[in-house]
Amino acid sequence: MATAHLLHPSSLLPTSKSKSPSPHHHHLRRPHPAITCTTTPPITSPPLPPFPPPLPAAKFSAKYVPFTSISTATPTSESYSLDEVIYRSSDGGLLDVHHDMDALRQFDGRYWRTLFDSRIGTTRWPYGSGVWSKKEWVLPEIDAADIVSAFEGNSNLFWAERFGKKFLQMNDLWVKHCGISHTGSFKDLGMTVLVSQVNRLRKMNRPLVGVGCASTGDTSAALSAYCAAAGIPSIVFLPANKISMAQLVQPIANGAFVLSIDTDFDGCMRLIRQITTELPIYLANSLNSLRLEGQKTAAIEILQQFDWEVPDWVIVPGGNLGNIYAFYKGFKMCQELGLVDRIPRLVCAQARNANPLYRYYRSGWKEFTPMKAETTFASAIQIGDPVSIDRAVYALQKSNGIVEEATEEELMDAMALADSTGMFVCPHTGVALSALIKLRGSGTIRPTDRTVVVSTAHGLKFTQAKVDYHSGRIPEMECRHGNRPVSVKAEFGSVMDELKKFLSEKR
Ligand SMILES: Cc1ncc(COP(=O)(O)O)c(C=O)c1O
Ligand SMILES: N[C@@H](CCOP(=O)(O)O)C(=O)O
Repeated sequence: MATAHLLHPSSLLPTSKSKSPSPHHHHLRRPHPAITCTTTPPITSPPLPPFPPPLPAAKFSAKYVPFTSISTATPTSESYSLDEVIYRSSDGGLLDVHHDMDALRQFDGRYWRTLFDSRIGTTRWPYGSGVWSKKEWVLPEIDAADIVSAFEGNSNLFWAERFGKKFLQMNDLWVKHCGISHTGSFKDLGMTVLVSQVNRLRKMNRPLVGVGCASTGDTSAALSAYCAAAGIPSIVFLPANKISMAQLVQPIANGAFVLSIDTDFDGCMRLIRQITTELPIYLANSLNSLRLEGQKTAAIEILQQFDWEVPDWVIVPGGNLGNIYAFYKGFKMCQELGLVDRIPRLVCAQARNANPLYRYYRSGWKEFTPMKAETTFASAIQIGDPVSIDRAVYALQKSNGIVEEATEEELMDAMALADSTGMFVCPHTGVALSALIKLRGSGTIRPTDRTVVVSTAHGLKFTQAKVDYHSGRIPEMECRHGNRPVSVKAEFGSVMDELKKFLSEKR
């Protein structure tokens, strides 16, 4: 087993660091201070004091512990090696990956910030990945050679200038485009970790014949791509006729064994949980806490993109509810290890047609009742019995968080408005944007609050929803921001007439 080894980053220290970034600095992927330092005249930028060298004995490790030992801060002797195939604690509860924080604390926050910053843009395996650039905090003990990565992460933090100013009187609104990635969703962040660990286990001759998941379309796409890259069989359970065509074709093209099952996502989830206890198929859903170790790096990345300044709010669409906890965990680790001094308030946004967390929140966290999720345009979060409900509640309580919901019309309108300002977001991001619109409306989020909306999938996976909206074909929906194409005869006069009409309306 390889000992995680830190490279000393002092040689890469920036000679200056912008401390008060205007939003413009973040609009496009800007050159990082660690890169720009070579062109900064030394005369204007006094060098920072040298770093202490890394402790020679630094060895980082992580293990599974019962999630309740984290959420109730109860010490436990129950723990498992990450090399075990296990998804549940002895009492049937969730597990969590627990890092040796004392080992990580041997280095201060400034050390970690500089180390992570120094890896941006590198081609050095595997640190060019936004996930593996934080390897010591993710899977510290895996050999670089076992990692299966598409250099995921490092996604754009987009300054939503026009959307913010035009519709919300906000100047500090950002969209973290986690969906602009290898398979078009944030699932890549978790899947690189999970499939890398499976790759390692198979090299250790563990009898794993493949990796399986239930999916609303994004987990299956990520799983099949990463497995195909590693030559590992993948098996995906999909609810028949409930995912988009673009999502369906992804595992098919990547050679997964695709089962289209006549049930909903929750039904598929129940089945894959049963199957993975019977057959040596490794479970790839976020019930498996390894996934969240990769997903949490998106939170660290947001801080990094703001030069380690903490935003006020982060809004995340929620379905199976692993991701909201992953964001919390990423922010919390940064606080605990001294990279930042606070964490943002989290908002989890659900579609009204699949809103078990919202109902639970509205009951004052008194009663959780799983529901049968109804059809929603935000089809990837059509989930009524989320496996990570306890994780989500914990994340929200610990971050002074809020849960919001969006109707079909609200989410589709919000998506269309965002698109009209140059984005091309998915309906789930529409749910998160609707939550933002409501929280701005109620004054909970103030005009000057720095707010990040997490965009979870690429809009191109959901073109049918957009086509239906813009052609005004959705029953009982006004589609008030629809933009219908105009059919016109192929002759000069007709084209001129249409253009004149259009231009006079513009005036
Ligand atoms: C595009 C998209 N957005 C949001 C979510 C919600 O994430 P989570 O299940 O971790 O709550 C999912 C999957 O569930 C998804 O595929
Ligand atoms: N939206 C997900 C649903 C399953 O979530 P997971 O994070 O538990 O895998 C999907 O795309 O399948």
